[in-house]
Amino acid sequence: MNTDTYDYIVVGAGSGGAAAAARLSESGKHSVLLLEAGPPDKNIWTRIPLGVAKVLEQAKVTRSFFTEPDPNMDNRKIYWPRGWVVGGSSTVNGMIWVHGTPREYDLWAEDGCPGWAYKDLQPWFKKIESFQGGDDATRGRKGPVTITEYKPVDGMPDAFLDSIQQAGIAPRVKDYNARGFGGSYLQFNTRNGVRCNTRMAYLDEATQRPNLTLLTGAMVGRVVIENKRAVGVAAKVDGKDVQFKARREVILSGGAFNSPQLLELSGIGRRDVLAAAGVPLLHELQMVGENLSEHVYSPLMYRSRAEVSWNSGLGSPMGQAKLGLQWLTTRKGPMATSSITAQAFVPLTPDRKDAEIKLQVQQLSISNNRGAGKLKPDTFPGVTLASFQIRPRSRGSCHIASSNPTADPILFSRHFTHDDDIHHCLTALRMSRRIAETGPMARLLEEEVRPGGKAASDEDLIAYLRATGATAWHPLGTCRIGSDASQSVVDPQLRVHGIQGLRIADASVMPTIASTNTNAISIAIGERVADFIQRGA
Ligand SMILES: Cc1cc2nc3c(=O)[nH]c(=O)nc-3n(C[C@H](O)[C@H](O)[C@H](O)COP(=O)(O)OP(=O)(O)OC[C@H]3O[C@@H](n4cnc5c(N)ncnc54)[C@H](O)[C@@H]3O)c2cc1C
Repeated sequence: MNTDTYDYIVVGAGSGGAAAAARLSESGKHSVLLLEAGPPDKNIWTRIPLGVAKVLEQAKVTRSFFTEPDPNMDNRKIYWPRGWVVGGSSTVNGMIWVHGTPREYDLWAEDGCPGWAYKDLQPWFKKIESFQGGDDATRGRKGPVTITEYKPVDGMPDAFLDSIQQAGIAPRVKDYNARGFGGSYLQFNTRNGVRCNTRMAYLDEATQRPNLTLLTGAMVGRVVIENKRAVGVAAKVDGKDVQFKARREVILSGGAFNSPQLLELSGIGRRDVLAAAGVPLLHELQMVGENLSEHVYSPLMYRSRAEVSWNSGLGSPMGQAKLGLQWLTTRKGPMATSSITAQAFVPLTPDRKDAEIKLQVQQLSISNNRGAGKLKPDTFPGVTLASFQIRPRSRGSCHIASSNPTADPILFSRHFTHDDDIHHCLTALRMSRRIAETGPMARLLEEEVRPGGKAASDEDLIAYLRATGATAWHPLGTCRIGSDASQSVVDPQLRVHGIQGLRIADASVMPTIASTNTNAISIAIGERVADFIQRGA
């Protein structure tokens, strides 16, 4: 095999890219090069599920992006970290496993994305997971990503789910993934108490194949395009400039910020953006870097009874040692979770059939609400009731400002520019308060400490949302799928409009947020790109 020419080149070994490269190499017939800018996944804290806090603090395997000051968020720059390591964001995420609400995918199909309705996606969710709960009709048993349902160690998850039901907000169900509605214990992508990221699920096995080459520390700077066909990529590997050629196709899986960035650096995108950045225009595509969507995560924090808060265990060296020992010997307990233990997908009002809000309980309280820096639990026993509106309508953007591939793209969040969004977030905060005051939750919670009871009016709560609303870690949509090239970046088979041999397979292609956490659907997109290619679609 010629070392610098491959059949397929996949850029980015994250959720989408790892799945795509593994499946493209499965038959053994084609050579595949997987280029990852970050290091190998060897950090102990990425293995331990609760190590996610340490991972985010250390920034050894993440890249820290910040938005421009957002006028609707008190001019704050919102922190949007991404995984920068083999496994990508699946190596640093909260491991919450969710398929998404069927209605959202059906809307994708109705809005110019044929083949992306829930009936088209559900077989892929089944194919990628291995879960021993739920029903055969909706859940997979033999896929590469192992899913584990949380087993409560105290009364908090039951109190949370029962109070949601008693408050008349949504039912308690066996499996929230069955139809993206109702509440149940959290499902994590963990295997034997260890994070099951896409490195473990796909690449450990796939990289044993002689036809798959994974190069880490390989930062791709642009796609090489000749006569509107992608023929390879230009990268820096260990500080040296290298070009790799693709006989068949290049697949970009750099994630929601870096895939549009790579298109623009390669001369594909908006005329005005490329002119300002000094990049010659090869192919005009209006929607590159537009349509950026993100949930606004908003927490209420409570002083709670000591037995349901993990603050003291995680906040002291002695407590950490105890929990660490429990994890080492049993692979169970708080360390085998990301500290969120139950969640529910609920409608805005009880008469509605579709979920519009996600509610979750985290058995920790931290004053730094998902900002950069140290994440230290409060010194008192505390828990967090967090929420986000699952279908935000506001849109931001992600564009290059220069031709330098190592510079961050410029990110505009533009939260709450659509009026519905702040009102839905407000409704979610009020729901969390109702849950806190209902039945079993009321018996476990003592006092709301953030924002606290003084924040009573809608104006107070809206001010709190603007002052503290944070990332849900789900930015996406910047290379959206669509049949009309003036309204999208890739077609429903994930081919970049107007360029041969170039596809995108990551969170950037979603036309709207998949109504939930976004890892499962990002992996499904990676699986699907390989399937489209193999079927000649
Ligand atoms: C902190 C955090 C917590 C989260 N929690 C959850 C959760 O609990 N549940 C859930 O479902 N979702 C969660 N998410 C979201 C989910 O993990 C992501 O949506 C998903 O992983 C995105 O997949 P992707 O393929 O688009 O990108 P990524 O997985 O981010 O992969 C992109 C990869 O491309 C590489 N790359 C980028 N540019 C280049 C380049 N130029 N050259 C070479 N390589 C490049 C990056 O290093 C990275 O490895 C979380 C995300 C984060 C960051």
